[in-house]
Order: sequence, then structure tokens, then C-alpha cells
Amino acid sequence: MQSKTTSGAMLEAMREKPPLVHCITNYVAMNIAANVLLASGASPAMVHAAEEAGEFAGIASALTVNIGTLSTQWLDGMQAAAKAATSAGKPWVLDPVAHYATGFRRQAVADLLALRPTIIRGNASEIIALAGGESRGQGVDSRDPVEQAEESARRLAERQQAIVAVTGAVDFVTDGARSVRIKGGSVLMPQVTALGCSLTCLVGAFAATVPEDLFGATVAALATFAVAGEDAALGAAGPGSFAWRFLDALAALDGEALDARARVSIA
Ligand SMILES: Nc1ncnc2c1ncn2[C@@H]1O[C@H](COP(=O)(O)OP(=O)(O)OP(=O)(O)O)[C@@H](O)[C@H]1O
Ligand SMILES: Cc1ncsc1CCO
Ligand SMILES: [Mg+2]
Repeated sequence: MQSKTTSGAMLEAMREKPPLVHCITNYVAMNIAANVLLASGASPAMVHAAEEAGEFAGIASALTVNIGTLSTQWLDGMQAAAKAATSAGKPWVLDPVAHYATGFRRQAVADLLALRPTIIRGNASEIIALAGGESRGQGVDSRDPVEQAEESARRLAERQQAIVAVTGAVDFVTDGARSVRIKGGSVLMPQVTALGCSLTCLVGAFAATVPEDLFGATVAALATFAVAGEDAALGAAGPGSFAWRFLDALAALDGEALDARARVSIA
């Protein structure tokens, strides 16, 4: 097997040995997120019941947790899974969907952050608020530009000792010390619900493939979305045809094309 030093090599490695990814996501995202992982070469499993989520996290290679359609029972499952992943040394990714919106979500996300996610992926409004800044967010969609979230992301990464990914028109990834920006994608992407949630699951898939390089894995997942998003937009008439073209574009993308076309720059 080739060494997994580039995004493309990581994508190829994932396809060679599809990782089992434990996704606790939301009702809106479950189907598209599972299809995104399959098209990318990973094996998704949506398992959220409190009775089994901890046990399942022991079987999977990585965990992703998304609070989009939260309930007390789901939160119990998320916490059990996060504890199991952490104690087994497996990466887990937190997607703090609209965590600023209600007291229930704020408390849930504080409790999950205390369980030390290895990677946090959110939109700009979510990351600004998570770092304690002035966010314009109300619901699940971002109302702030990514540039305004960059300092928040750095602060959050340092505070949590985690990798933080902020997505939007130009994505930003930081571990507090080093940072990159990733260009690409399409304006149609925020017009299709749960693509961000699906990306969180894909970050988990790359993290499962390259647990020794979680920064590189996060960048690879975002670059995969950026390039596939450009391809899908080419023939799309709107969000509907974009959504199915995006799955086809992910499936058609190979490592060589990803490395040739990814637009990643040091920030
Ligand atoms: N204006 C844009 N131009 C290009 N790509 C975009 C744009 N906005 C978002 N994206 C891309 O869309 C994907 C999802 O990111 P986004 O920030 O929309 O997530 P999100 O708000 O959490 O989505 P959701 O909550 O609906 O799942 C990322 O790959 C991101 O780069
Ligand atoms: C629309 C929506 N509502 C709760 S989660 C979700 C998916 C996008 O975050
Ligand atoms: Mg989101």
C-alpha cells in the first residue's frame, strides 16, 4: 500500500480498506450521509440507541456525533459512544448543529465537548459561537462568513486540543498551530440539506483511515467535497440535480484527480 501522505493517497487507502464509521447523525442527514460515505468508499452505520451506541463504538473505527435532531435518549447514546471511542483511542468528530439555539443544545454540546472530541466540524456561525464569539446564527444554516470564524476556530482548537474545521465558501482547518484554507465546492452545496452533516461523517471516515494524521485526514475530506462539488455543479440545473450528481462525482473521483485539483493553501 502506498504511504498516506496526500489527500489522494488517503482516498485510495480508504477505498482499499473501507472503514466502518459509526455515525450518530440526525434524521434529516441519515440517508444522504450514508450515501456520501458509500460513494466515497467507506462503510457507514447509523446507530444511535443508548442501549447499543457505546458497544458499537467499540466495533467501529471512528465515531461521528451530530446534534441536529437531538433528544434525551439520543444524547445518552452520543455520550456512551464518545466515552467508548475515547477510551479505545479512536477518533471522534463532533458536529455542533445550531448549538446556540436552545438551552438543551447548549448544555448538550458543553457535555460533549467535555468528552474531548478529536475533531470539531461546523459552519462559521456554529464555530464562532462555540469559541464564545458574537455569532449571527439562529437555526442550522450559517449567517456568518468563514473568514470571521478563523480566529474563533484557532481559539477553540487550542482550548479543546482538537482539530477544528469551519466550512463555507472557503473552508478553514486548524489545530491551533497550523492552519489551511480549502477552496472549491459550489454555491449549490448549502442549498442541499445536510451536506455539512454528511461531510462530518466523511471526516470520520478519513480519520478512521489515517488516525495517525487527523489534520491531514480532515483536509482530505474537505478537499474531496470541494472537488466533487465543482464537478457536480457543472451539469446541475439546481439543487435537485446537484444532489445526485454530487454522489456520482464523489464515486468517480480518484486519488490522482483529487491531488491534482485540490486547492489547499497555508493560512
Ligand atoms: N458558498 C459556498 N461555495 C462553495 N462551497 C460551499 C459554499 N457553502 C458551503 N459550501 C460547502 O458545502 C459543504 C457543507 O458546508 P456548510 O458550511 O454548508 O455546512 P452546514 O452549514 O453544516 O450544512 P448542513 O447543516 O446543512 O449539513 C462544505 O463542503 C462547504 O465547503
Ligand atoms: C434542517 C435540519 N434541521 C435539523 S438538522 C438539519 C440538517 C442540516 O443541519
Ligand atoms: Mg451543519
